[in-house]
Amino acid sequence: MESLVEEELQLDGAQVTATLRYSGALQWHGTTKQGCLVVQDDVIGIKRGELSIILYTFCMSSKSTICGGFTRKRRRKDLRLSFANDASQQLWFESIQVFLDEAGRPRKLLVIVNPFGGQGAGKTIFVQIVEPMLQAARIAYAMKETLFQGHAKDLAKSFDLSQFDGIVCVSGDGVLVEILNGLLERVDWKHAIRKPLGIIPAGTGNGMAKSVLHHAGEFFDIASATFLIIRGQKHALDVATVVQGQVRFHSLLMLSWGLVADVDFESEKFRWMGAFRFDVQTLIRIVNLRRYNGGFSYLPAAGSEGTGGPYSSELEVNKLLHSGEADSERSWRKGYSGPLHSLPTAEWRSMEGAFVLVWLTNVPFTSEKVMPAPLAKFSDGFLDLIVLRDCSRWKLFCLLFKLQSGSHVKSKSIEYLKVKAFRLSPGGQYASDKPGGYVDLDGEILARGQGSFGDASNDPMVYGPTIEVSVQQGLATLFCPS
Ligand SMILES: Nc1ncnc2c1ncn2[C@@H]1O[C@H](COP(=O)(O)OP(=O)(O)OP(=O)(O)O)[C@@H](O)[C@H]1O
Repeated sequence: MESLVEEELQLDGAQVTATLRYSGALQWHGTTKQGCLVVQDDVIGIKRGELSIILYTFCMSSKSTICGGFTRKRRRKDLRLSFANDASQQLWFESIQVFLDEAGRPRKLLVIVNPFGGQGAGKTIFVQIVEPMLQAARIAYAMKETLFQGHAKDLAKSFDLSQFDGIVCVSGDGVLVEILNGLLERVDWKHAIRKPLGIIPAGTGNGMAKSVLHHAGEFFDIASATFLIIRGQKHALDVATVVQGQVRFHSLLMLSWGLVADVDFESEKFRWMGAFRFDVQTLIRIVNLRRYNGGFSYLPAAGSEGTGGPYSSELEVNKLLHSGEADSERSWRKGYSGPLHSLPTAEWRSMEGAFVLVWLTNVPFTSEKVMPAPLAKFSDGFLDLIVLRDCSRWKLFCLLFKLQSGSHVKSKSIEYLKVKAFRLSPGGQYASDKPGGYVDLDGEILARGQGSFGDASNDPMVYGPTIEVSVQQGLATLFCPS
């Protein structure tokens, strides 16, 4: 590969021959030092000094672990390149800067920090890790802390689009989903939704951050998540729209009914335990295993047509087909109302309960250590559906252990398929007069059966009547390499 610049210079005080190639690769070798990096992929930023430049690098390195394996993780290191004269310094600085400018990196970001997310460390994470990296990258930012529930949505609804190249949240998944809904409720939603979204994990549920870092082949930590945003590469992301009557939400992560939703909400009483609350509640739920009556129908992706049974309209109460025609009936005042494609009824399939778990996800991970949908893709236009009808308590216990690697989908007890659209009609507990469970959307209660934990009167949807989910391919954009 041809070199753009090649010169004898000093790197951290050692004499080396350094070469910057047209590809953006920077190599150096001398008697005591040698190494290489790729400017666009490994450099946070560059600063001019006196007859020198400082490269703020963040390169991948491998470190062995006590178990005999190794972890690949980026580490920060500042490299000082010193030159014999101003002309050389100028040439090197400008050549490296061109590669950074050409990478499409953001210039100004709106950063939304939830100070109460997860363990309440959002602000500290921003000040100690995110802010210094943005400054090193010379990216301007406006930081806003969320002051109340729903504040992130208000900010996304009202900010000046022309002022920012993207929105970053330092939070859990809840704030990211609020931002999505805020953008899609704007009159100018078509422009607003094109703003790339970045997520820096600072919550209890960090499924999107984990999915992005996993996709990019990066270690799951705050600095790596920040660097993906600085690098500015973009990837399209499907958006699901969930509708019941006049109520609608847009979703990026998941909808669940049965075991996962039960654990999510019934573990609230153990919130003081942190993330451990989910493990404790899961054990309680396995011992007192529930199955739910009800059913769902779905429009399968190619390859998933042989699953389930023929379409059953009896399953669906208060059905509202999410098509252009139905949309006009709903007369949404403004904002995005959901995908406008009409969905061919003949191809729909259905399954009827009882079910232990029905789980619909848009991305592979729903939290840092849970990968329900190993084949989920950000912008394939489909949602991944995971169904567990019944199995022994011991088998369920083993299956839950496999959720970390995604290998549960190989079990004969699990049905795993891709769907274009989905309609859920949740019912009460099987073989019992006990009430129904919960429907969970991105970590929030959408609907709960009468008599279940908490007050159903404030839930946005009603448990029982059909809840529709459809997906718009690649509507949103993530800061994430393709
Ligand atoms: N200042 C605030 N006061 C109260 N709630 C807030 C505040 N800021 C944000 N929230 C709410 O906190 C919720 C969770 O936020 P986030 O996703 O960042 O954290 P999380 O730790 O993953 O959530 P959780 O612990 O509830 O699972 C969101 O619904 C958001 O509206």
